[in-house]
Amino acid sequence: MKQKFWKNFWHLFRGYWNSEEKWKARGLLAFVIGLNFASVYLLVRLNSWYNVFYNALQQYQAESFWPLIGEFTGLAFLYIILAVYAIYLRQMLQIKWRTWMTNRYLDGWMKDQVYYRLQVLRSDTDNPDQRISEDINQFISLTLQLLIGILKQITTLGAFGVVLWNLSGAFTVPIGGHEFVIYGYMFWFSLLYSVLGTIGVHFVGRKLIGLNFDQQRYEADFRFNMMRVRENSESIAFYRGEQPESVGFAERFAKVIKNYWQLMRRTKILNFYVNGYGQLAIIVPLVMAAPQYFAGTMTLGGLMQTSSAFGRVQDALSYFVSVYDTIAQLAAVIRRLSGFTAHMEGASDIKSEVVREKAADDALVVRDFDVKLPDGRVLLSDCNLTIKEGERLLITGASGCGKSTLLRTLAGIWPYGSGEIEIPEKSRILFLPQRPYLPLGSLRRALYYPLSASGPEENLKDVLRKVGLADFIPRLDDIDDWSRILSLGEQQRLAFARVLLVKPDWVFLDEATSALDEPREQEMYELMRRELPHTGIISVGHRSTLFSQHEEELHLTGDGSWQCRPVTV
Ligand SMILES: Nc1ncnc2c1ncn2[C@@H]1O[C@H](COP(=O)(O)OP(=O)(O)OP(=O)(O)O)[C@@H](O)[C@H]1O
Repeated sequence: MKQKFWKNFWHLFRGYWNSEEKWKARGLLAFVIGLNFASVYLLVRLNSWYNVFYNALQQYQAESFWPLIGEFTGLAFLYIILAVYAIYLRQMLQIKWRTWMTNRYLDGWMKDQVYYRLQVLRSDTDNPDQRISEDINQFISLTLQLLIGILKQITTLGAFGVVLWNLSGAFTVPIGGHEFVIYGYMFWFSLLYSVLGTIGVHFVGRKLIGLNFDQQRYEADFRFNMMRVRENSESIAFYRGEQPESVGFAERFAKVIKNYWQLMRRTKILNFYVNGYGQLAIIVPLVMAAPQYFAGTMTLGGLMQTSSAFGRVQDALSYFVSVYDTIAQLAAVIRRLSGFTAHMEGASDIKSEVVREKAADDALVVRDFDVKLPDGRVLLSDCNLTIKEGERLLITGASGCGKSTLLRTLAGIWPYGSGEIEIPEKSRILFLPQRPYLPLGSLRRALYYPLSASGPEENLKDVLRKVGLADFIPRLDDIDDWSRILSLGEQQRLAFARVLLVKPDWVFLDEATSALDEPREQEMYELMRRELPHTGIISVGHRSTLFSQHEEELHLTGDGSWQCRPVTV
């Protein structure tokens, strides 16, 4: 388990530090660590200042007062600058690393249509959006926080440990007639105090990790429940499903609150402990050093310096308790990101056995074509077809026989297939699904999608009139969620407008007219035939009226066999 944690951590970590930006990144990290070391050095200087200052006070050296205050101000000023820039530059490193890693993940997600494969082919991948936007950010910020924090605390521990050791001198303990001398006893004592404190915090606080984890889970469940209602608002409204939905909300929210109460109670106990421990840490070194002070072997300055150094050592050791929770968070993030990375790599590695070649003449030729499901089930076997320029083919068959999957394989997005497709060079292909995709933004952008540039205005208006969307001409530049505003039939007509604008060489239509009435459907097909006589059309549909719009029919049986015949209406 631990080995896996480190392996996964290393896998996620190493990319950026070995990338083309590695020298800048390593340099910046070294500088940030250097700033942290310098701030520890300043703390040590401030700590010895205590010694000198209190000794001067004890000896009523008025002439030393202002120079010492001046020295403190100078050191404190430097410390402030270092502390601010140590954080600022760490954040700079964080944002650079995040930019690099996010771009990598976005590229990987888009490459080989992984975004599609993850959703269609692997049902066990959850929210890529959250992985890319939140988890990467958390991974980086927690890693830097831990890496720099741990190094700083180790340095603090070393530096102040030495200070304490030097200050405490030897302590003689008489046991049974013998005298034992303990060197650096304050150091050992602070170590013991911190170790006991750490064990105590672990004991009191460990339940918080589980409770925090549960809290996040319950909050996510509650949020997810509301999101489902937002996404399915229309269906729920038709069903009048408010009552069961409200019960669902109440149940999930009750869990959030119940767990939060437990969290509050545990935190209260922990806060008693942490505050008590902190306050005790002020008194304990004074009590421990008092015998030496009253014996005259330690000055007031020494006493104050000891007390401050004890606090630093104790803080540094206790840091490892406070990072307990951070490490648990990091472990969870690493688990999620590694799972996502593995799924992305897996999806990208599935290689299609379909060979795509440039056709000698203007026809789309399919040879020895097989279409399968991920479990190996054959939907279509050994299919051979030739669709000439401007020809129209209708794919028919019972529901679930594999019509859409065949279209996906021909379009090159379904990888479980084999065979050969010859397609004329530079052919433009457009795919019209049942529910067309409308990107966020203006209607104009939606119409030209996936092209980024728009064409002549008059042509656009003319096309909109032809597909019966003239009413939307004044709203072409309105920015809105058009998939919510337009009815499904209007969206399907918009997709036909897109065909007329993009002028593809081949169009694949997957029940692209299902929401249109039959006369409108005929109109759309005739429009395509008139405007784009050289465009090959391959449709999937159940309506009998579609036959008159196609010359050939490819009938699938679902067990692999098929039949291609001319349409006779
Ligand atoms: N991602 C997937 N993983 C596993 N099986 C799938 C996947 N997608 C589709 N299938 C299965 O493949 C078969 C063919 O599906 P397809 O959508 O191609 O059928 P269809 O003929 O277009 O159906 P319909 O006419 O109902 O739209 C179905 O049995 C379906 O359950």
